[in-house]
Amino acid sequence: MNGIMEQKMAIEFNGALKRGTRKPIGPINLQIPQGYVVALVGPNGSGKSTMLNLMLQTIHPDAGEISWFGEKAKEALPLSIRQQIGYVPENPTREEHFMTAESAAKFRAHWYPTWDWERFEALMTRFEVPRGERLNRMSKGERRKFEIAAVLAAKPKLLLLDEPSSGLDPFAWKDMIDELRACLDGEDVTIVLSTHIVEEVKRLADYIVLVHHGQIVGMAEKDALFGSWKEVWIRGAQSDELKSIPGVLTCREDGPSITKLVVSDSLEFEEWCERERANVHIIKSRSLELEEILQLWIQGHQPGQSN
Ligand SMILES: Nc1ncnc2c1ncn2[C@@H]1O[C@H](COP(=O)(O)OP(=O)(O)OP(=O)(O)O)[C@@H](O)[C@H]1O
Repeated sequence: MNGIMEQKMAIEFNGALKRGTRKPIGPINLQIPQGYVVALVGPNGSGKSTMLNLMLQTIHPDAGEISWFGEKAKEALPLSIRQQIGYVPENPTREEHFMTAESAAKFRAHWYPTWDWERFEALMTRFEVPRGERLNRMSKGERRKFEIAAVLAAKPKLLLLDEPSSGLDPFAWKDMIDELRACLDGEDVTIVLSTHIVEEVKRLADYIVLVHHGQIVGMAEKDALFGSWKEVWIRGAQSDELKSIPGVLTCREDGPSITKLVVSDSLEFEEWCERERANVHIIKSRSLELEEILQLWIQGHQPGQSN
């Protein structure tokens, strides 16, 4: 996150806390830099949607503060800020259920001064959304496609997307990714999305925020996170002696005289073996999958550090 302190922030959480029925969400301290895509990831019920709702002020923090583009708002968001935010909720709101796609679009166009009809029509055609159909009669995927077309047509500065690909077929999913990427080109748009889809994180995110039990475990730059740890298989050493080597996170036997390790820096580990243990041989190594990385992160290992 080099240089993040000098960047302008789209959203800042300063100790924001929402008391829940079972457990609180927060206190959250988080800075979302303008112009980047930030993916909120974490297990079910960890607090991702609640954080998006706090960003939209559909729920208010019980403690702490949130600011938007450097402006604080204690209660309802001022219209000038709200008009810069586009939101696709996890479940569509009931207010527009009985409207057709066209009348709902007119309603939204009234709200957003930046609304772009040409863009809306092009997206509706690309996504093949039935324009004259009432929203509550659409399939889940058609409704989702309408929501995405409408949120992009509003040309917001900040896009909040709660599991945007839920219900989309693979073709529509690819279209959505292309459209989101296109809207990042040349426009100073910030996207915060909650997702369980690894491919979405890989293709879109600049930063990944891991949420667990209502807390932010950390925020990391995507490429740095994916490069943080490696799994290596070695021959010629005992698990006990390996555990004490700096940079070894986990190790377990994986067959006769073969040990499987997760290390923070595979090159450093290789050099250590050459220097200290001539009889230790690295057989193979691989990068970790996102879910394995998240598991280690949740367990308290810090990406990008020897631990
Ligand atoms: N308005 C609210 N006020 C307080 N607590 C809430 C509110 N809405 C949800 N919660 C609670 O917050 C917790 C986190 O829920 P949330 O929907 O934010 O999780 P999530 O990470 O988005 O989960 P999923 O991946 O399943 O969508 C849940 O225990 C839920 O009961």
